[in-house]
Formats: sequence, structure tokens, C-alpha cells
Amino acid sequence: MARDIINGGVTRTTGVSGLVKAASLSSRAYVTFLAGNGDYVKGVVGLAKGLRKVNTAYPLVVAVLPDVPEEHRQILVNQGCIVREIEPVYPPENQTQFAMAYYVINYSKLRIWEFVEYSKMIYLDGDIQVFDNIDHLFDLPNEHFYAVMDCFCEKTWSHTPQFKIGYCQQCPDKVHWPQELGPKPPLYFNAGMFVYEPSLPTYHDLLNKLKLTTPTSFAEQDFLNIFFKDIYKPIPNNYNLVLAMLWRHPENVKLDEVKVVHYCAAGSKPWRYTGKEENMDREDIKILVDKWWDIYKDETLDYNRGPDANAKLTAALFITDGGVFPYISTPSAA
Ligand SMILES: O=c1ccn([C@@H]2O[C@H](COP(=O)(O)OP(=O)(O)O)[C@@H](O)[C@H]2O)c(=O)[nH]1
Ligand SMILES: OC[C@H]1O[C@H](O[C@@H]2[C@@H](O)[C@H](O)[C@@H](O)[C@H](O)[C@@H]2O)[C@H](O)[C@@H](O)[C@H]1O
Ligand SMILES: [Mn+2]
Repeated sequence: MARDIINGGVTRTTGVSGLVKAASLSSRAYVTFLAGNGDYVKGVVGLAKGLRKVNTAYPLVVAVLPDVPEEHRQILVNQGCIVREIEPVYPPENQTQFAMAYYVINYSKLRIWEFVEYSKMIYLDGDIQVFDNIDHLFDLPNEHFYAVMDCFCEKTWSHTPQFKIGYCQQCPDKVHWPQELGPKPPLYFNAGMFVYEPSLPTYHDLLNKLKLTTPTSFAEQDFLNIFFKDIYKPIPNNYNLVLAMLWRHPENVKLDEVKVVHYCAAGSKPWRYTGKEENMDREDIKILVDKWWDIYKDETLDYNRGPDANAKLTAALFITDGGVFPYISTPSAA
């Protein structure tokens, strides 16, 4: 029985083919993470609308910590998101100074490996926007962990040997890794976006290994880099533009080809943007922040309120095991 979650009514089943298609489609989803009762919910609303604008075939799951208020959860459901509450994950007792104090909550991202009703997921931070359809990433071969390489040049990296000698994997020929420092560090990804396969064995392995791993500056991002180092496969920067690349490695950025923007540089969160922090007065930053706001404010992108809302078919599907019913809103009828 399909249930139309837009109006909460019970509608006619959309037919076997629709359900089979929905079932196969619904084994894939985007997922993001939301904590607290602050303004990151705006980031997630923007992300939900951005994914809708690029006509993704897949839903957006939002893993929320218990401290996310009901009002914020309702906002997300009204934007067509699938809201899943998760329990926090804390790192072992430690004296670590995280690069940002709040990074300690980011370990809770690890819960998304438990979402095994999906065979493949793409994780996106709430401060990310998708400007081109990236559904094709779901077709990447399984058994790997796909993400974009990070950059070590911001002062948030000043505690590391890479930063101290001016080495960055984004320009490995500029400053070579010196023999005396031992083997070159393995490729390191930004954990704001990645393609992965939920798996209970991997989930339990992650949590068990976390208990034995001393926390470090970039919290769960460092931990995920250690855990997945043997199966990590870099994907092009276009799939997660870490904004610092614009001034650290402009030669590696073709802005008109960028598909995903990660507003992670200090002062770049669009919903808090003032333009006052370092680099935030750059024209390219202003353009990217405006592009985020254009989507956030676009009411035609609101869920089931777009111009072709009636033409859109929405197949809601119960998955009996957990009562989870992801919805599939197919792009407007041709
Ligand atoms: O108060 C917070 C801080 C972080 N986050 C989530 O955790 C992710 C990682 O934090 P952030 O993006 O701020 O880290 P950055 O990529 O800027 O280092 C965010 O994108 C949000 O999805 C959140 O929901 N509430
Ligand atoms: O908790 C650790 C965080 O580490 C990462 O953010 C950092 C890191 O990428 C640095 O390399 C950048 O210099 C910095 O700007 C950026 O904020 C992830 O984006 C975020 O989701 C989260 O995992
Ligand atoms: Mn981020």
C-alpha cells in the first residue's frame, strides 16, 4: 500500500512497476547530518531544495541528534526529507584540542553506516550545496570509499608536518615530501562529502575501532581517513569544492565545472555570511553565497509547491521491516 505522505492520506498503490521502480530507486539515498537547535537547519533546507532543483531521483535522509527540536524536524519533513533520529557517538575520553570545539559532535556521523535499508548513499554536510545532478556517482563500483582530496594549506592545519613544510597533496610537486619525515602520508579526503555503502559489520567495526583511536584535530574526518585508507578512491574536486581551494590552489579549480560547493571556510556559511572574515570579500565567494541564497529563497523549489507539483508523481513506499517509508518524487512528468 503506497501512502501519499504529502497530504498524509492513503492513496491508491502506484502499481507494481511503480513500486518495483521505487523499491530499486529507494535503495539509494543522499544523507546529511543535523545536530543542535541552531541555524544549520537552514543549510539542510538549502541542500534539500538544491537536490530538488537538479532533479535527483533519490531522497534526502537527515540523521538528526536528539537535540534537534520537533519544529526543525517538521520543517525538514515539509521539505520532503526523511528524518531519522540517531544517538550521539562520542570519541574516547581525550584532551584533544579539535580544530573547532564543536567537531566533537561530528563523530555522530558514523551512525549513517547503520542505514542498511539503503545499498548506497552519498553523504553531504549540511553546509554543502549541489548545483549539478550527481546521481551518476551512485553507479561507481562498490567496495570503495569515494571522496574529494582535502587541502592542507589553511591555518587550521598549522599543527601538522604537512603545513609546516608547505606540502599539500593538491600540488605534490611544489614541495616534495622529504625522506627524513618517513613515508608520504596516504591521500587524505575531506569528509564533508563521500560515496559509501551502509553495512552493519562496517558500522560495528567503526565504533569498536573508534574506542581504540586517540582523537585528533579533525575529529571524525581524521578517523574516517584512517579507517578507509585502503579502499579510499579520490574523485575530482568538482564534487566537493572546499572553498579554500579558490585561494590556495586556483589552478585546480574551474568554477564553471564545479558541481558541489562546500561552504567550510571560516565565515562562508551562507546563512551567517557577513563578508567580514578573511577571503570572504572575494567576488567568487560572493557569487557562490548568492547562488546558495537564490536556491534557499526559491519558493518554486519548496516540496510539493513547485509549478508542476500536481504533475509530479510521488510514490511513497513502506518498507515493512522498520516502518520506514522513503518517498520517491519523480521529476515532473515529461
Ligand atoms: O552545530 C552544528 C555543527 C555541525 N553540524 C553538522 O555537522 C556538519 C559538519 O560541520 P561543519 O560543516 O560546520 O564542519 P566544516 O565542514 O565547516 O569543517 C555540518 O555540515 C552539519 O551537517 C550541525 O548540524 N550542527
Ligand atoms: O569534524 C571535522 C570536519 O572536518 C572537515 O572540515 C574541515 C577540514 O576539511 C579542513 O581540511 C578544512 O581546512 C576546514 O576548512 C574544514 O572545515 C569536514 O568538512 C567536516 O565535515 C568535518 O568532518
Ligand atoms: Mn562542512
